[in-house]
Amino acid sequence: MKNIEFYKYQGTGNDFVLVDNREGSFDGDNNELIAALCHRRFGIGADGLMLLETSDKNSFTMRYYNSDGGEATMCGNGGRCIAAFAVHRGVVPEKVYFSFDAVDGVHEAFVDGDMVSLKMIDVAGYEEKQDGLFLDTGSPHFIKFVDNPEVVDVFKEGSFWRNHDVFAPGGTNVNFVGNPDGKEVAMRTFERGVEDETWSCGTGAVASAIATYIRSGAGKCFDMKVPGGKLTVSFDVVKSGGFENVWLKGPAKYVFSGQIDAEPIL
Ligand SMILES: N[C@@H](CCC[C@H](N)C(=O)O)C(=O)O
Repeated sequence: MKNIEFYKYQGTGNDFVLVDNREGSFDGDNNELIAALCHRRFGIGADGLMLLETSDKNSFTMRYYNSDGGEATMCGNGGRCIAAFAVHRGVVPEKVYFSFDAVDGVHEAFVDGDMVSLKMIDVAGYEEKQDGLFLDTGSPHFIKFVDNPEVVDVFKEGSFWRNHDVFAPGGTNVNFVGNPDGKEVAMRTFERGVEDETWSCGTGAVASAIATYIRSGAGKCFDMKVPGGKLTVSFDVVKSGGFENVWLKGPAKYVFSGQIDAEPIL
């Protein structure tokens, strides 16, 4: 693989390598290469990699890979970053709602400068598990409520729950969520496929906001304070017990670009 342009983006500190693959020159089945490109010492370094590909019905298709190289379920921050990337590449216009395909269905997005709003899939409901809540917001998330997320050993506790039998065989992402302070909720996430704490997780922020509503009954719009910044999550509650019109909003920024000339090897 030679002369592949890549672009680095981050959304509240969740960072990604992006490749415009509308011509199909990047081999999306080369999981070893993707893991090597995401490696923070042998590669570019990122929590994940995304390919922007063509779509028959919508503006483009998002293919998402975790930093372990595996093609994964939905990434909310990745969805916001690829929406910004699509505007910067001239695939879609700024300040206009557009739709794109992702692994969990069609997403609507709106880009206004560095701020990107992304409509997430409807959330059918939730399960009470292990003294916490389990929700699927495009990716699976286990929510543990704690007094203060800042003092949690996220690597140790997160890997314990991520690999717990109760979430087998797929495993889960794990979020440590504090009590709401007005409209603001602090949270930290251990991500499956990165196998470490990340500085932000979009689908995790959505799951944590909905779980906070379920537990406290407070509000349907929350500012989620993550190590890399702030995300806003809003939603409607439907009679069936589910959640619709779910929006995730926050900054998504271009960092740098370069060219992949050699294949890094792990
Ligand atoms: N960082 C993401 C979540 C990416 C998927 C996750 N690691 C999984 O495999 O479930 C986000 O912003 O939502």
